[in-house]
Amino acid sequence: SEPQGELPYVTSDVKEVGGKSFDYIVVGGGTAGCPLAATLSEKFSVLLVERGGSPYGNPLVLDKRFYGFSLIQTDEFSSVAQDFISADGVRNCRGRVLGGSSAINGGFYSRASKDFVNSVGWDEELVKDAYAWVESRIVSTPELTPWQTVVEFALLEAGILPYNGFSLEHIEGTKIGGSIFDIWGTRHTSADLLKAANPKNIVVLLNATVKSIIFHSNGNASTTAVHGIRFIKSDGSTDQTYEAYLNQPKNSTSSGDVILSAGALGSPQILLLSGIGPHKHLKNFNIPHVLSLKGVGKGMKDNPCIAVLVDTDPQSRQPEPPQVTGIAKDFKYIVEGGIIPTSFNATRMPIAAKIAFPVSEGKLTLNSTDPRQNPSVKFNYLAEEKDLEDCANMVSLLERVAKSQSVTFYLGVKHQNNLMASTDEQRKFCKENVKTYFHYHGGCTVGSVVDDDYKVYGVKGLRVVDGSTFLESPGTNPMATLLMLGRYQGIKILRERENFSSSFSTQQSP
Ligand SMILES: Cc1cc2nc3c(=O)[nH]c(=O)nc-3n(C[C@H](O)[C@H](O)[C@H](O)COP(=O)(O)OP(=O)(O)OC[C@H]3O[C@@H](n4cnc5c(N)ncnc54)[C@H](O)[C@@H]3O)c2cc1C
Repeated sequence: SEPQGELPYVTSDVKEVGGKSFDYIVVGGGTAGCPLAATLSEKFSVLLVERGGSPYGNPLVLDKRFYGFSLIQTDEFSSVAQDFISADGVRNCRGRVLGGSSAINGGFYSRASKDFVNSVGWDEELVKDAYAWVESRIVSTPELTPWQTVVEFALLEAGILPYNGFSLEHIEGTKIGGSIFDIWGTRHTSADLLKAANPKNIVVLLNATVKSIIFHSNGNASTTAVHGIRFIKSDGSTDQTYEAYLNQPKNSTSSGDVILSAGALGSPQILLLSGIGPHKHLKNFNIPHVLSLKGVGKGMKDNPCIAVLVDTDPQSRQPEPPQVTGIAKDFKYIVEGGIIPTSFNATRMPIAAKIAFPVSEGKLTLNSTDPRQNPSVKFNYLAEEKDLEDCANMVSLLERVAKSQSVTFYLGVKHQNNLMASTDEQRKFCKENVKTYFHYHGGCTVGSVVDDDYKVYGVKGLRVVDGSTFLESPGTNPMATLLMLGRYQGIKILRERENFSSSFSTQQSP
């Protein structure tokens, strides 16, 4: 690991930040937001605004022994995980703490494939450097637990081959992935990446929820330009708002941005609350319309997940995040197993699989003008025939893993051969049991809401960098690529500004 520095200045005092100006304002101190803010602070002044509190000192976040507990100890406004139930009726959640969903997730770390990187048009060398920057700071090689070794054998027994040992790459077969839990069981969230920031250039504001974006009122009607953000205290009144602004450099037309990194639910929600989105929908909430961008809230996808419990009854085991994965059938299915708490004294052992490339998609709309409330989201799980067919096939694979000799022998349960016989049975099972794998994405997708540089179409000084921009969930699991994306986009912006200022000074010189 690289030597770790200190965390930069962190405050929850909204008055300290209110009225101040910064070169960049990053909204959401989550998986992508922290590496992005840290990188931008190398050259520019940055305000990072996070609605939740600090992960430090919180065992539910940091201690692997309590993995999964944050998902069962939730409340409406302050818990580190915020529950939401999609309009499909599936329970889900998102991070609400510095570190974002990297503070509540399984910590499994695996990069995107080369094909994915090429298809989205990223610079391969910069992607490699950005992954390495993240990995040297927060990623460890796990020591397999006995149960994870059993899952590994079960995946092989079910034919998910070849065996690839430990690898951070997204490769077909069975492998051990990286982890943001270190060998002592301490989680390293994206917040740890703030230790790489230039402390003189960054302010981290916690417990402040961004309500909307402020636009220049005197701008030319054909360009909407961003002036700053409006925010509230997360435990305060929605009427008591504070503002922070973007610096307007005097001798340059190149200036910074407000960058939304509030996640797949948060970023489209903030755009809608700011008047960017479908006109009719905004009218229902009396939100003054700024720009018609139909894609906001569209393309919401969640990878359908089917989980099979392999233990016959609840037990009281130590919770375990997944450390091994099976990447099967031409990358179509991802299979993992863990031990999850269902209450403070009971655990279950699911083997879970997801469809990697679902075609069904849904949308996100506002529920309320209170930015702390969840927006309403529907994913339309398995609505398309292709997804249902893929799900039925996935159930066959899952059953082979769950009923493998490795699993049944380890758990001491009787070997069962009663696999679901008919496709109809499997399809029914899918419809009745579909869950989330927590890899939901979309809402501000590239090509529809943001361009290839992650700039919001039609608005000057506004970008989105997080999971809302994805058309598909990258790699085995998305966290690695979101951490990478924060660093990657930060470097791209620094380079863009460098090129701009050097071309500006060349033009200026006699
Ligand atoms: C339970 C669970 C388990 C998972 N397991 C894994 C895994 O093992 N491996 C893996 O690769 N992926 C996993 N994932 C998925 C992965 O964690 C997420 O896809 C990823 O972290 C999302 O990153 P993000 O930057 O898009 O959003 P987030 O990390 O969620 O960051 C968004 C941040 O914005 C803040 N925010 C939102 N709205 C506002 C606002 N209005 N004002 C201020 N701040 C705001 C939030 O509090 C949050 O901190 C899991 C996810 C969950 C929920």
